[in-house]
Amino acid sequence: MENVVELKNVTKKFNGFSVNNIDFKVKKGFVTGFIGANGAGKSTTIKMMMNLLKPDEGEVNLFGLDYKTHEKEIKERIGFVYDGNVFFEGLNLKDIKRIVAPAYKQWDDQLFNHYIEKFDLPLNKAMKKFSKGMQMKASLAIALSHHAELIIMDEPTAGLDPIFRRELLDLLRELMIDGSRTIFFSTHITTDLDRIADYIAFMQEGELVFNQSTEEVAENYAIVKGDLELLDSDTEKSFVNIRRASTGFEALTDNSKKVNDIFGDSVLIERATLEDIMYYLNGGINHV
Ligand SMILES: Nc1ncnc2c1ncn2[C@@H]1O[C@H](COP(=O)(O)OP(=O)(O)OP(=O)(O)O)[C@@H](O)[C@H]1O
Repeated sequence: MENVVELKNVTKKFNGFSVNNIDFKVKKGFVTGFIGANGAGKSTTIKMMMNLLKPDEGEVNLFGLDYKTHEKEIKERIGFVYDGNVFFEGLNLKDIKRIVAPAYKQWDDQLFNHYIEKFDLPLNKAMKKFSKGMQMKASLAIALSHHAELIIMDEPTAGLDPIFRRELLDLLRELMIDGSRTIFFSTHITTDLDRIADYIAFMQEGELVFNQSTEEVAENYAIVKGDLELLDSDTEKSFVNIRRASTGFEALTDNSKKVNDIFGDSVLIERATLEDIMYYLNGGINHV
């Protein structure tokens, strides 16, 4: 399967925080959702994908090309959507188009007008007067108007109302139909991913915990509930985190099949949501 993004052993160190040794591939033709707690390193990783930040070590390749020799070509093929207004605030969409369009060989005026109409965006109103949803739409319209093959978005649905969020997800799904596009986006709203993601990449404290298809995540991860006496130093190894209470234990496993083999019917095995996985893996647990 072709990869549009490849990070090889990428490390970036800040004072007090680092993104460590990330090996990571984004598959062409799919939607990958990027999750992780606040400060996990998602934006830092996205910035390295966009060459807005240089890694201290490792390699970043997009479309099999590196930024050192192919920056312009890579940027032509990416649409980057931020959570916020990245454009000069006093400008309107007409001005912005005038500035942005010449930068892209593949800029398509007709497509731009199509999205402006579809998103119901005013061309003559200053962007600073746009609502957050309108800003997101404008940013997306620009990204789409140069026929970007890869759309990278940093928290595109943050701060959007539920209706617009769903419309945006529907639109992203529509964009995926022809199979040539790839979408990579970070989010804290894990239910958005249930609607749209094919792959989930999960980052925690600067490390990539997994990058799996949604089917694999559903197959591997589970919440397990049972009596405390079932736990001993051996059986506990089946779990990534255990929460004990006087009434029994609740634990997360990343190997649901193994738990089934070991415990059989003596435990209750339930589907783990992405929120469950994030919660347990972030150690937000009170061991009782
Ligand atoms: N330029 C920088 N200099 C120093 N520290 C930085 C810099 N950029 C980010 N950090 C730190 O790196 C850590 C990870 O930040 P990052 O924005 O990548 O996380 P995130 O997963 O995107 O978080 P959120 O979900 O809250 O947006 C944070 O502790 C942040 O303070």
